[in-house]
Amino acid sequence: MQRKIFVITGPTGAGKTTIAEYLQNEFNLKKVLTHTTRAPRQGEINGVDYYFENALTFAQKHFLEQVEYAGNQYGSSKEALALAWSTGHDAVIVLDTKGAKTYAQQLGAQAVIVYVTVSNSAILAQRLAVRGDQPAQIKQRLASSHFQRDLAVPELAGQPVHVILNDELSIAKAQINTLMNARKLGNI
Ligand SMILES: Nc1nc2c(ncn2[C@@H]2O[C@H](COP(=O)(O)OP(=O)(O)O)[C@@H](O)[C@H]2O)c(=O)[nH]1
Ligand SMILES: Nc1ncnc2c1ncn2[C@@H]1O[C@H](COP(=O)(O)OP(=O)(O)O)[C@@H](O)[C@H]1O
Repeated sequence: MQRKIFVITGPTGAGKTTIAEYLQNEFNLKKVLTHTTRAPRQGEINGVDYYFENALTFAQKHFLEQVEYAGNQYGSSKEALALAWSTGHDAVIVLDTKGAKTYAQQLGAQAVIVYVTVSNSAILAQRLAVRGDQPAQIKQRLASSHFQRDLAVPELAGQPVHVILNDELSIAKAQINTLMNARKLGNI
């Protein structure tokens, strides 16, 4: 069976990282770490959550795509993707919707696009606060055009987007289980 990469996208705070961790822990998907110049949050570890870079080291990578988000650089490198593929397992990556579109264009059906969302975007600010994000950063992030863009399901030419509603984590996980069952049966 051809290996797939599950691209987890959606607005900030929707639960993309949480869903990606579930896919890693329950379905043994290998995470493709991306690179960022943003400072690590409390508890984040270099080489586990991201490759944390400075402007100089960031410029030295070979990116499949890169974006600026809330004043920081983010990019997914060809090196990190190759590392995940080399394990022989399906891979998972967390991207904004622009990055998800690029992956869909570049990898076609090999990229499974999963859009994580909530029914009321007011929940997102609360989640970011609970996560420990600074109030000024939350304000800046939610005011950004990136955030507005990521609130909408990305439109992909001819490719499905699997929408996961993450109001309740147990229900979101059940939706992921259904998706992975379809994957196991070779239906995606
Ligand atoms: N296009 C793209 N987006 C990325 C990359 N790495 C992370 N992102 C996205 O950048 C946004 C900001 O990430 P982060 O600062 O970790 O905050 P988050 O929104 O809470 O996950 C999120 O939508 C991430 O999914 C990347 O390499 N490329
Ligand atoms: N269904 C949920 N209900 C309540 N809190 C959640 C839910 N899913 C995730 N969270 C929490 O919300 C915060 C944001 O989740 P996270 O996975 O970091 O989102 P993202 O990667 O999309 O920014 C985290 O503290 C996470 O533990």
